Amino acid sequence: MSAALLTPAEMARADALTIAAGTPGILLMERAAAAIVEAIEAAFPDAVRVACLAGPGNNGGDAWAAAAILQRRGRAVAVFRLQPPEKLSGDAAIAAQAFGNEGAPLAAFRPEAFDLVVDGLFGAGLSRALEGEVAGMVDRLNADPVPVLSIDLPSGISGLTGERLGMAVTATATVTFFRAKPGHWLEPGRSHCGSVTVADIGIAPVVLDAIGPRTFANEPALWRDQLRTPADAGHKYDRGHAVVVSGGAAQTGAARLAATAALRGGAGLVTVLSPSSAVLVNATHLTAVMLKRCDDRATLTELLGDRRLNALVLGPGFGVGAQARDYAEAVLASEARLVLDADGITSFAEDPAALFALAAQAADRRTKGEAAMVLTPHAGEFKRLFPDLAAADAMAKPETARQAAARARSIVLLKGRDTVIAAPDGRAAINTTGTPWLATAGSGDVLSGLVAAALAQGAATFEAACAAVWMHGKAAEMFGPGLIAEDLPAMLPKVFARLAAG
Ligand SMILES: NC(=O)C1=CN([C@@H]2O[C@H](COP(=O)(O)OP(=O)(O)OC[C@H]3O[C@@H](n4cnc5c(N)ncnc54)[C@H](OP(=O)(O)O)[C@@H]3O)[C@@H](O)[C@H]2O)[C@H](O)CC1
Ligand SMILES: [K+]
Repeated sequence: MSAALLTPAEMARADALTIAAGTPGILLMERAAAAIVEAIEAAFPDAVRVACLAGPGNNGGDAWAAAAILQRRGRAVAVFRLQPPEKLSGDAAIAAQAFGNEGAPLAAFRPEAFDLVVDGLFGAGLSRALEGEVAGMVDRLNADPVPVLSIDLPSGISGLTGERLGMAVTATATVTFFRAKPGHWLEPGRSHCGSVTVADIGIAPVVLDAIGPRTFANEPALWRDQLRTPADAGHKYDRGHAVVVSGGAAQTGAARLAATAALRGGAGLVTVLSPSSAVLVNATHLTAVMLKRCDDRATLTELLGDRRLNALVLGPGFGVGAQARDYAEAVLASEARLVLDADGITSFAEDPAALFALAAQAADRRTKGEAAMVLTPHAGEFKRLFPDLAAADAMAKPETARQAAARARSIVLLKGRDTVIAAPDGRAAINTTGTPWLATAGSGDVLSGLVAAALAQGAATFEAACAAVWMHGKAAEMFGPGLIAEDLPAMLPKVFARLAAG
């Protein structure tokens, strides 16, 4: 479960369970400090003058403890603290006593006088926006080019939501302990962390059994075993048959982007279902992707009677209206799993509950009640189906997606700079790949195709969505700047090679 993310409250539980099992808290702090110093030795070997900023709690305690080690190793260390050591308590007080001098008030700190700043102001205990002298100091620190290493979290970033509380330190690197937190992967926290190191400080993974984390970093460990390569599968039918429904003659590109992605993503076969008005248009562009005429629900239902057609994308370029609702109902009444995107989502804006009821019926027919549908909304589409959840902006994004998934009895793939995938059973994964270049026309169509590819191969619905999101982002990373949607499917072979390399 190395991909598990712990909320600050869950992390405090991990601490408490470890301390209760016999590890003194001060030992955890000393190990945290040792990990901080190790990261400094590795990333900032030439930093001679080091400022350690110490807050009022144990985040500060980590900073005092790290300062003591750095000093013993010959670096010129100065501690600037929010409170004098005598005001500290617990492990932080012990760490401050061990430093040797009482440091200086934070107000005396001048970033320009140092080669490196260690940010130990606030971590998991941040409970409100930075204000007063601390806010002013963070402003000055961010305006100075001096590199910053943040302890646990950049001060000002919520470990739970990744939000900036007022303002936050922008770090060059962050060292956290035992497991990363959602705030390390959710924006804007992710952009404030710099490179994140997760240090082992002797907390036994067995504590996770008692904590039962439900939030994960979306890494291949979560789903790699659910993808099938030709080596595993005997012949193309073993990797399923994905179907994409095309829009009319002037809106066929989105479906073809999804279809090409589904084929590149590993579906054994892919078919575009096209209205008569667009058959010629589609026919001129398709080669390995097959083409069938489909003008009405009866035809769709008949085609899906062939259970080899086991995954279907509906929405990209399809058009908003009754036919989209009809088709969604037909797919959810079949054995195929549905990827509902774009116009398919918007078509249910007037009556989301109708869609959720269809999805629930489909899930009830599946083994273990597994979700039969993946919804792939961006924030705007999400708001159309879940207006109340979209309005609850204090809620962490994983929680928002989780509640939507439970309500829709579907996997909710909530797209954004930090895409979150959530399942009705409460699992949520925060994506770890991608570039800003993905914000380009057609990128979502490709993603829907990749989800269908994983579904076609038989992956469980949650894992299929996670795999698709990870590969979509990795393809963009590997392509680099200048990306357009058409470039993405062609990058999949390199993504598969990366996955095979482990
Ligand atoms: N296993 C581990 O992860 C370990 C983590 N360690 C470190 O401990 C911190 C968490 O320490 P904690 O004391 O719980 O909290 P902080 O140090 O982050 O915050 C200290 C107090 O600051 C006050 N506070 C919160 N927000 C603000 C603000 N905006 N302005 C001013 N003061 C603020 C708050 O106290 P209040 O009573 O004022 O609410 C906090 O309690 C963790 O991040 C790790 O770095 C262990 O040292 C090693 C093991
Ligand atoms: K910090």
